[in-house]
Amino acid sequence: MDAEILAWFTRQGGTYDAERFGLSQFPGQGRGAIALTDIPEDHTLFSIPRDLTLSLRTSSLPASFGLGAWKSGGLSTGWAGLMLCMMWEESKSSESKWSVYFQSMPSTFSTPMFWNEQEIEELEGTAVVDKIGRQDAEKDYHERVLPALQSRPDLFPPHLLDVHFTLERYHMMGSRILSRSFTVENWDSADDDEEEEEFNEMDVDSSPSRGQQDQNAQREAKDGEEKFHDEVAEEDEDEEDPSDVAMVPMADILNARYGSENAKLFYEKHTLRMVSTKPISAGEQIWNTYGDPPNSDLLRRYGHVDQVPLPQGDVGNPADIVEIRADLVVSTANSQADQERIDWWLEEGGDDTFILDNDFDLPETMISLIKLVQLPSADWEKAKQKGKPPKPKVDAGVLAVIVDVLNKRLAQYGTSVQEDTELLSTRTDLTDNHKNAVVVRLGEKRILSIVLEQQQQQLQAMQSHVTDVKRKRGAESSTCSTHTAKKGKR
Ligand SMILES: C[S@@+](CC[C@H](N)C(=O)[O-])C[C@H]1O[C@@H](n2cnc3c(N)ncnc32)[C@H](O)[C@@H]1O
Repeated sequence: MDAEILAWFTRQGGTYDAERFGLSQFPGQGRGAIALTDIPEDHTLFSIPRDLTLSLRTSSLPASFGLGAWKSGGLSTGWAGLMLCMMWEESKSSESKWSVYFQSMPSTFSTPMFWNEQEIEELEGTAVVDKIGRQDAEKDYHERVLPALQSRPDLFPPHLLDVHFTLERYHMMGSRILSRSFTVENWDSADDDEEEEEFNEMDVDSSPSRGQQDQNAQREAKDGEEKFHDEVAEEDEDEEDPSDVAMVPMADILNARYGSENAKLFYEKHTLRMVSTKPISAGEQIWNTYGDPPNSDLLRRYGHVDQVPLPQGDVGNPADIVEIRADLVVSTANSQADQERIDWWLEEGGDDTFILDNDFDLPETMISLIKLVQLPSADWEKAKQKGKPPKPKVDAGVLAVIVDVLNKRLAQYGTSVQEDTELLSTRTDLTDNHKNAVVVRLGEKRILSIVLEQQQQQLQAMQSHVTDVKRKRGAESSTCSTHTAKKGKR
């Protein structure tokens, strides 16, 4: 397949440095890219014509379907439209210019979307469980895709429906987008003077940066076709423009690992260019970046986890995080917390989830919320009037709540740190899915345990300081009363 995909890529106008850039299989990672000889920094590995990317802008389906019907059928928001385009392009076999590309892509995935119930139970307590999104995808398929398929037998011949347009294939396309797509914005004519612009990493799941959003807002359609596609995707500046989500052949062959990036995609007016960002030695893997997400996100989107040496010893993903829901914090801080304060907190833009990461610092907003739900009524009225939540000042009372929250959060996992560490070191028979689930939950629990230990120590120090002060005061007052007594005696 490697030779076929490279030959197809060249036929379609792509170019690559055949002397230096090659494809290879990497154990546990599938296909990837390899340096055939030493590659200097800033060297172009390959170039992809923009029209070889596959998106709502380049597939002819939206135009054939008609703008009005595309929009009224709900295909202009989210990924449903692109997933339908991909199923349609693949159904056209060799009539689609991407047919060889489709053949080269995986059709099975190790993401939790395809795990059985027992496997998903292994993820209990992690940030993955609530984000798998299978039900939402199936709702989209039934409400948006099926009606479209049924409305246009000329585009979707009935005898092909059970082959290329099934729910199963819809999930497959969704997983291909999740693990392989890039955000490819239209070329802005204002950028014409610039030689090149760095292209954001492969990461369609996160919102575009503020700068990108501003660019989107300023962007004007340049010709009729682009205008059509800009209209096809419903404009909402806060949301990713579905027309920007693109499959990028060749660029999506690069694997990624935390902190290993040595190549990056740059975009230009007519092409996207993969360029080395460091010297790469012959035989080394050529790595892109997926934005160094935590293992929970890596597993959910890409189906693998990163394990590199951690500063505190052992291996794991330095980008791991733990999510703590605000409702756990509120119920721990004050089980009688009044709803008005919580509504106010959320209306003022307060977080509904707090994040702990490998800095092990407590989020100040979490401290502020604890104080808010414990404020005496008069102070709450003042805070409301000022429109300011309480200052995130830690005292022994707050620390005791935090310790309680962390203990409760740890108890949400089905296993302990010790049990997971033992599982990974002693059980050689774990399936890949089971092992990945253990790595994700262990990474989260390690952060929680470290933060818990730090907070417990701080609480103890504060409590013993208070005891010391009290003892000192007690000693002083007893000296004082002896003195007084003595005085009185006189
Ligand atoms: C963009 S594709 C890269 C090409 C892919 N390896 C292939 O065979 O087509 C992303 C997928 O590659 C695999 N992958 C990438 N980096 C990996 C890594 N560090 N460890 C394990 N698998 C990895 C995962 O399956 C991921 O979903």
